[in-house]
Amino acid sequence: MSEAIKRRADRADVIDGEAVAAQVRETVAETVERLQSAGVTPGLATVLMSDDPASETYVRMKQRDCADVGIESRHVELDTDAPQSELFETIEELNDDPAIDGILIQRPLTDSVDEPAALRRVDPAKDVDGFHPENVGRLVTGDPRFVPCTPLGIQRLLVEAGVELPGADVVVVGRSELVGKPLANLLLNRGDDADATVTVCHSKTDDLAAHTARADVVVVAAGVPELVTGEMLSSGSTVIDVGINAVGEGDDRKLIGDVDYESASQVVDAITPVPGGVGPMTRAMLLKNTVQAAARQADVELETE
Ligand SMILES: Nc1nc(=O)c2c([nH]1)NC[C@@H]1CN(c3ccc(C(=O)N[C@@H](CCC(=O)O)C(=O)O)cc3)C=[N+]21
Repeated sequence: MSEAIKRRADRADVIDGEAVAAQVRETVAETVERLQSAGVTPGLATVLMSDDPASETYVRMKQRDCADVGIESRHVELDTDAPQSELFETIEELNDDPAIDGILIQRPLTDSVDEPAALRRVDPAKDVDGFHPENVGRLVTGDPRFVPCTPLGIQRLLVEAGVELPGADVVVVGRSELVGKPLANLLLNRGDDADATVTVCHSKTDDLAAHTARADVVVVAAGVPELVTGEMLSSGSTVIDVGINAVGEGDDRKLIGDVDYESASQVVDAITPVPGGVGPMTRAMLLKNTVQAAARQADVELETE
């Protein structure tokens, strides 16, 4: 089993997302070297149009990740009171720029712009977030190109944790376009790391606990702090916590997940921590999608793992 799984007596194993993300970054860095010897330097553009301090932090982390693996990054920051047309023009310029292989429009965008319209303007060949309807459609029809980074990261964590996905009962809690829906499609598709039986639960689901308690895998991406507790889970299951909820102020400020970690880890087989679980994997998969975008646009063949 992977060394990213920390075994503990009488409690759930901890799936170390930082460790798996480091493995992904290493592979990406090797791919970047291969691309560079073919004369290609992958480039990622990040676009921020928001005053949200968390978004600024995430974008900075993504730039640092790029630097770590040899991807060039360019950052465009727009005033929140700039007209929508300025955002659209920025996207067009990045679409046309041969030095840019991937474009990430940091969400959420400021309220005054039409976010779906902006995401539709990103060239699907540079859509490393996998949010463009063409890429969403490809995933749903079983012919994926760019798959959203968080679902990709979750799939990789499940594989590392030794979960046998074909035939597994997977319960996804949350139906967002970013996580719940694309993850359900990814794990439902045919394939060795998929072929699961997927149930998607949400805020209107009757008796959530009845679903989570019978699952082999529970993925919680509901945006509700500590929604899922140990008494809603069963032994033998694997829990992936996608929540990142900031609670407390000042020195007491900390991140908690959508799962009550304490009670859950007394019941289940394996669990991801928050922080240090899904978050680092989301960022790692962005790098992976970016080198794939670069290779495809330069027509370089990659033997992918
Ligand atoms: N176009 C777009 N693509 C995204 O992928 C996207 C986005 N917009 N908007 C916001 C969400 C959120 N997101 C995170 C990624 C990594 C961490 C992460 O690395 N978190 C660390 C902790 C970070 C901390 O300390 O705050 C962890 O969980 O260990 C968190 C959040 C990407 N998102």
